[in-house]
Amino acid sequence: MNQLLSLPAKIELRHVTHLYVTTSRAFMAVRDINLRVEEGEFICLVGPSGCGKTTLLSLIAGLEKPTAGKILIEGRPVEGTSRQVGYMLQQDFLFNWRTIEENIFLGLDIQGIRNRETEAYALHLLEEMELADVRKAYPSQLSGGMRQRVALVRTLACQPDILLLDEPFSALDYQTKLKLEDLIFSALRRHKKTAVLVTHDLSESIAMGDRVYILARNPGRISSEVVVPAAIREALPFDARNHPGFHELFHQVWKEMEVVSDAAK
Ligand SMILES: Nc1ncnc2c1ncn2[C@@H]1O[C@H](COP(=O)(O)OP(=O)(O)OP(=O)(O)O)[C@@H](O)[C@H]1O
Repeated sequence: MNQLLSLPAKIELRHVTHLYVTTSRAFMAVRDINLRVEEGEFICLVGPSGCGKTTLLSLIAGLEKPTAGKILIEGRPVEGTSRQVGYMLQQDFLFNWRTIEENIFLGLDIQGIRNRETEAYALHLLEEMELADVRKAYPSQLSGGMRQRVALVRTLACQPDILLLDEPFSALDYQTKLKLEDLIFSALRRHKKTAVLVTHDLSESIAMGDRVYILARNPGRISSEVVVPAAIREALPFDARNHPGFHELFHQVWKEMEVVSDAAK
């Protein structure tokens, strides 16, 4: 038997269904989702608006409890939030009255892990993200791309194994977004993180992911999976876009998206 299959996955969703219940209605956001993400893998979720991408991240993060099914991290059921899972959003949520360094240390304070060692690690990450020069600056003095890098450092400083990324580049201009994709991709590989990225940008999903899941909606479900070939997967996202096989893959994902978008009309 394949040794990998006998080990618990880093993240596993088994027959996960989730309903949002309000006083007036119960809405099925996702139905019967099965997903396995191995340690160190980078997977992407794409699909039309409302297909349940963010819901899946909230469930993995332990912010929501699934109505049915199981979510396991390293074989253990998710019961609420944990430091093992970091969550990064489109908005950076930096406090404007605190310096960059203080914003990052605040993350350590909240997790109750601030000490000389974790502070030194956070400062090392700031250097890696080319932010050492601005550690005493305030968020308002930084560009959008720099602020997102700070948000990533704040998340990584708490040393999660798993990173959940919800459209972290979507508010940035195109050039900044491409640069940041490379920087974040390299950092996650270097630190051997497992990542799940939600994006509306199909080319980003192929350039960054090992696998791309296309979701359909009403209810949210996995429609198809596209495995990115090693040659594209191993290249930096910017270079991956120039790979000869990239466009074919893009068309494949595009067509799958058309199928799920048409079905939702
Ligand atoms: N807290 C909530 N209460 C009720 N319904 C919700 C709640 N959160 C999400 N939904 C509904 O669940 C469905 C899935 O939402 P979700 O945000 O997960 O989709 P998404 O694929 O991330 O969408 P988008 O691409 O627009 O961000 C949507 O129809 C949404 O309106």
